[in-house]
Amino acid sequence: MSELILASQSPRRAELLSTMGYRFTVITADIDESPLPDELPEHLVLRLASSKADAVWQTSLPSITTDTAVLAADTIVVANQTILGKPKHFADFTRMMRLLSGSTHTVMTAIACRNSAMSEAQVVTADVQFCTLTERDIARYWDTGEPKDKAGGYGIQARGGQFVQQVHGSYSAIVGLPMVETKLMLQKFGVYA
Ligand SMILES: Cc1cn([C@H]2C[C@H](O)[C@@H](COP(=O)(O)OP(=O)(O)OP(=O)(O)O)O2)c(=O)[nH]c1=O
Repeated sequence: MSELILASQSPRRAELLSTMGYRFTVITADIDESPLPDELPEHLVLRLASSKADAVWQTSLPSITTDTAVLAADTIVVANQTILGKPKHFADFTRMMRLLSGSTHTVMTAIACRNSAMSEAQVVTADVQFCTLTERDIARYWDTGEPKDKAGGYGIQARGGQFVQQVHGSYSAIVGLPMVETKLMLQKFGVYA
């Protein structure tokens, strides 16, 4: 059975992977997450997840065993063809919430895995319908501190859940790591819970 490294600083990803029963070590990847000019959302999210897996693979090389696998992921929110990452400040967050309010957006999470022999990446999506938000809802939510480290500025698994009317697709992909697809991908790399 192969060893697993999770290339992520996200506490949600570590929690989901632990919940699934995997044992792993965490090594954080620090990469530039800015989109390329005119980059399509699906391309961006796949590229970022793969870059995180590659970066940690490279930095871990000296200590890595031949059957080690590195898993990484990236999550973005796409509203009206606009890609939303993490809000940089309150004005940025307000812009995001106004885009999401009263409409349906898509959350895309890419997972990427690599070992010494191969690499693979895949996108998993979910459509999320938001209720209409008031300016007060937006301001109060920002004050909780929750939006800052989350794509699209909300966490469905926490207070942000109160804005979500409906979900079509993978719930765990919204939280940051699609469980079904992650299990299947890790199997291909010889990693089992
Ligand atoms: C939409 C949404 C996103 N998120 C989180 C998942 C991700 O942690 C984060 C998106 O940022 P990412 O850049 O994908 O990940 P990260 O910086 O947190 O961690 P790393 O790059 O080291 O793996 O948003 C939620 O927790 N709940 C939600 O409902």
